[in-house]
Formats: sequence, structure tokens, C-alpha cells
Amino acid sequence: LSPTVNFALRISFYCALCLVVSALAAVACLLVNGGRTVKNMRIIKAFVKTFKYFFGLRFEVKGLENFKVEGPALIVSNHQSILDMMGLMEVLPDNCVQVGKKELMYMGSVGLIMYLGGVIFINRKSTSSAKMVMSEVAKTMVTENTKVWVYPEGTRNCTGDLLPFKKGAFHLAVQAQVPVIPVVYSSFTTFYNPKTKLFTSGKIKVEILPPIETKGLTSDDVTDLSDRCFSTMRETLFRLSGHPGEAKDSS
Ligand SMILES: CCCCCCCC/C=C\CCCCCCCC(=O)SCCNC(=O)CCNC(=O)[C@H](O)C(C)(C)COP(=O)(O)OP(=O)(O)OC[C@H]1O[C@@H](n2cnc3c(N)ncnc32)[C@H](O)[C@@H]1OP(=O)(O)O
Ligand SMILES: CCCCCCCCCCCCCCCC(=O)OC[C@@H](O)COP(=O)(O)O
Repeated sequence: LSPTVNFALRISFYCALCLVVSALAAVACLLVNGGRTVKNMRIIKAFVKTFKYFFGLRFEVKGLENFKVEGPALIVSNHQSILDMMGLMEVLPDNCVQVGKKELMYMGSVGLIMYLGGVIFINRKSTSSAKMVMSEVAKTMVTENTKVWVYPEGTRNCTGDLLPFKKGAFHLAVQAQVPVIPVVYSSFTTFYNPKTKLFTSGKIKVEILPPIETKGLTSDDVTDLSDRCFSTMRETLFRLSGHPGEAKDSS
């Protein structure tokens, strides 16, 4: 098979798997929990955790104990590909919902399963409405004791580096006065590259970093908090991906 055909087949298979399994999982969620609730994430996680075996992907996870903070927290991680849903579900703590773009809601059964799992949809094209939704989330995550997972790059990026962070996630953490827990996935570039049509089996290193406290911080500290997270995550990304040189060059 030519690499292009092989890539197309594997990606199509991934999408088909997501669509079919989402439909099955939606039935399970409705039967068990009856509607939209973060409790459904446990069911979704159990299904998605089997996907890695179809693609020969292995996860090596470090730092899971850093999720064991009492109460709500904001989790931020790097976003490389639609394949990230496997890595997300590999480590997802209980009572945790994700922030996603609203377009995802219209992906058939995949949109339905996200809705049932409690995913918070934002309109990226309207900063003011996205900010409003996220301020609301800052309140509910405290009263309902949930964790929130945000991809602060705001879009997929499979270059082996990080895009500059959007601020919304860090405003959210400061408004809710909850700790920020960074999670870093090693670069996919050795086994997955949509530009060169590469998609083979591979190993992904995942590291959950220690929580960064935000108690007492105000909106004036958001940029600083975001910059701190960015530099620790970028360093970790290069270390996990085995490019220690790049970490030095980039200062
Ligand atoms: C069973 C099988 C199933 C198979 C299938 C699997 C299903 C699995 C189920 C479930 C998994 C679900 C997985 C979902 C995955 C989704 C992934 C995505 O969709 S990633 C895209 C969306 N995510 C984001 O975009 C990040 C969040 N974005 C932000 O936070 C942005 O900041 C945003 C949208 C709020 C604004 O973006 P701006 O482009 O306008 O950029 P800015 O620079 O950040 O903001 C502009 C100004 O507004 C201020 N600002 C932002 N937020 C603020 C706030 N809350 N309060 C006050 N000021 C704020 C900022 O400080 C900035 O101002 P100054 O430049 O600093 O002066
Ligand atoms: C109506 C039928 C539509 C068919 C859809 C095919 C199903 C595809 C399944 C893939 C499911 C994986 C979930 C993907 C979540 C994700 O990773 O979204 C990417 C966006 O966050 C980032 O936005 P951007 O990079 O800016 O497009």
C-alpha cells in the first residue's frame, strides 16, 4: 500500500471507530445515567481506552498522583491531533469535563457522546460569548466539584512544539481560585504526521506535572501564570520527545 492510502485508511478507520463506538456508548450512558452528566465520562473512558490496541499505540504515564488534589482543578495539556482523545481518556480523572469548540457537537454520534459526557462547548469565533461560558464554568466547577480540561493552544498542532497559549483557561483558574495541573504528551511526529502521511504504531509518553496554586492570584497575574505553564510544559514536551537541544535553543 502506498503511504497515502495507508494513512487515509487508518484515519478513516479511526473516525469510523469513533462514530460506531460513540453510538454504542451513548446507549450505555442513557441506560445507566439517563442524560447529560459527567458520570458518563467513566463509560466513555472505558470504551476509548480500548482504541489504542487497534493502532498499536502504547502509553507510558508518569505523575498520576498529581491528579489527586482534593476538589476542583483546571487541567491544561498540549493538543496535537484528533488522536488525542485516546491519550485524554488514558489518564482522565473522575469528575472531569473538557472544553471543546461547538462545531464538534455536529459530528453525529461523536457530538452526542460529547454532549452526554458534559463537554462544555464554546464558540471560538466569539471571544465575548466564550468568555461568558467560561466564567459560568468557573462558578459551577466549584459548586459541583468538577475538574475542567482545556487545550490552551486552542487548536491542533502537530509540529512537535507548542503554539502560544490562549488566556481563557488561566482566567478560568484564577476566577475559580483552583490549581492548574499541566499534562504533557510527547510529540507524535515520529509515528504520526498528516503532512507526510505517516501513521504507524508508536509509544507516547505522558507526564502529569505538579499542581500550580492560584489562591490569591487576580486577573493581573493571568499572563504570568500562563507564561509559567507554557515554559514548564514546553520544557517537558522537549524532554519527553527526546529533543533536549531544542529546549536550550528556545529561550
Ligand atoms: C466512546 C467513543 C467516543 C469517541 C470520541 C471521543 C469522544 C470523547 C468525549 C469527550 C472528549 C472531549 C474532548 C474535546 C476536545 C476538544 C478540543 C477542542 O475543541 S480545542 C478548541 C477549543 N478550545 C479552546 O479554544 C481553548 C479555550 N480557549 C480559550 O480559552 C480562549 O482564550 C478564548 C476562546 C476564551 C478566547 O480566545 P481568543 O482567540 O479571543 O484569544 P485570547 O488571547 O485568549 O483572548 C483575548 C483577550 O480576552 C482575554 N480573556 C480571555 N478569557 C477571558 C476571561 N474569561 N475573562 C477575562 N478576560 C479574558 C484575554 O486575556 C485576552 O486579552 P489580553 O490580550 O490578555 O489583553
Ligand atoms: C456527521 C458525521 C460527521 C463525521 C465525523 C467523523 C468523526 C470523527 C471522529 C473524531 C473524533 C475525535 C474527537 C476530536 C476532537 C478534536 O480533537 O477536535 C479538534 C479540535 O478540537 C481542534 O480544533 P481545530 O484543530 O482548530 O480544528
